[in-house]
Amino acid sequence: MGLGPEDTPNRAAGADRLQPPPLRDDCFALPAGVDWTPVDDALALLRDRLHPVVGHEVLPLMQAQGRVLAEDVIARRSNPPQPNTAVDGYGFAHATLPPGDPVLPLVQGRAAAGGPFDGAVPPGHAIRVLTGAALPDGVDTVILQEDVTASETEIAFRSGIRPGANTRNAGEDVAEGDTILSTGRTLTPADLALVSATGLSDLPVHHRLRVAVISTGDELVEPGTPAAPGQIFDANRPMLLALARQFGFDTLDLGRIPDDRTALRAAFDRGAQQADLILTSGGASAGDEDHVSALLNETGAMAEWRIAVKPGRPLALGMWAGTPVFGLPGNPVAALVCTLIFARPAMARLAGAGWHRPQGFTLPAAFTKTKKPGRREYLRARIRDGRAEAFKSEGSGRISGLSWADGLIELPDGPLEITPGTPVTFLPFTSFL
Ligand SMILES: Nc1nc2c(c(=O)[nH]1)N[C@H]1C(S)=C(S)[C@@H](COP(=O)(O)OP(=O)(O)OC[C@H]3O[C@@H](n4cnc5c(N)ncnc54)[C@H](O)[C@@H]3O)O[C@H]1N2
Ligand code: MOO
Repeated sequence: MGLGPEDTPNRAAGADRLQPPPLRDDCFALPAGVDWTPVDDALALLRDRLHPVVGHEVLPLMQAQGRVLAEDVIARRSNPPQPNTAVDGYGFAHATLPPGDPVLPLVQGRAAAGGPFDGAVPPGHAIRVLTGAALPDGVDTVILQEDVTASETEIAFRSGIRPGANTRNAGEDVAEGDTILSTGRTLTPADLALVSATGLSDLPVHHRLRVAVISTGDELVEPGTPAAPGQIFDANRPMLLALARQFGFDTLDLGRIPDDRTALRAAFDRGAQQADLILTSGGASAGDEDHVSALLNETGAMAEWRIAVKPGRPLALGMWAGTPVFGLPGNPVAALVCTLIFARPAMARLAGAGWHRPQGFTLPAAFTKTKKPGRREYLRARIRDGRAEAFKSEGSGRISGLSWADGLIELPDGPLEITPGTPVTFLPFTSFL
């Protein structure tokens, strides 16, 4: 199967969308002879083989929160744009202070934020200034009003104020021409403040990545509908759709698909036409009803990754008509862990946000565990009293533990004997956002 630019499918979402680069048949293939792929190798493969697939547009900054920057942003104006006072008080030229405790005549008028003083303050004089006011000519230092005795015409204060006290220099925060934000940055509310303060009103951003979510399995029923014996409510789809939205992506809910290849094929076709990435859960391993892997195999572009990770061993990765498919394991705990650890950075890369690395930190463990060598493990965890607690069970179907947890403990690939106090790495769920 060739996936050159000429046969890359058109995205329905708009002609201005960038087309994905050519994809190789063996996109996700692991090196020959590899059996259990270490987590870091799997991540390196994803990082190397996936590229941004989303086009860009220019948005008013008010609408840009959560979007990924498509270009570096350069400050058009310095912040602050001119020297100004940091406090309410009185301004003067420090070099013109008389010896001893100064008594300075006040000039008429004042300088306020948005109401500058037009004239110049003569040497040895002071002027009333309010926080944020541009420093008038002849002023380089401000004394706090609480440190002053004032009449209508003069102020008196103790000697000893340092030159430049209580003032802010032009550009001391950001200078005009500085790169304030870099391509790939996901815009935060604070970024919008910075952008606005430095004179910009529009931002070049990527289109949102569109993530399609499918649950597979004959046993699944929709929440709110009757469940017969043997049936279970679909837990993964609500979770994965909500996660994708939390990551800042658009979602396409492709529903529950029974263990039926025709139905699954149709869902994949829709996902490939209307989304940039397809997340499925269930049917990822090689059982009789594991149609996700079977179908991806059929397209000739499937790699069944057996990753040295717990939970989440089977992860089916493939391309469907040019769109990456992450076939997540069905067990909800494995589905969530695989999404956070593997799909999250892959999605960030496709979305133009660069490679995403969760920032964890080290905490003393509050539990005991003997960890076997040969695989990385993720435990549902939370912080209590400065220590990392692990959920009482490692069962991959124990959804309550996901809800109990605030994050994951990441245990290294080698063996480890953990007792209370052993340092462990905690990855808060928020570090994946
Ligand atoms: N012989 C082997 N059997 C299994 C292996 C193995 O290596 N050899 N691995 C096990 C592990 S680990 C996992 S994880 C699962 C992954 O299998 P699948 O991805 O094919 O998932 P399913 O078999 O379809 O489902 C597994 C489990 O999860 C439940 N499930 C599925 N979807 C949902 C959903 N949307 N909401 C809630 N629960 C869901 C499903 O009912 C099953 O109980 O394979 C093991 N078996
Ligand atoms: O991926 Mo399975 O749920 O590891 O246990």
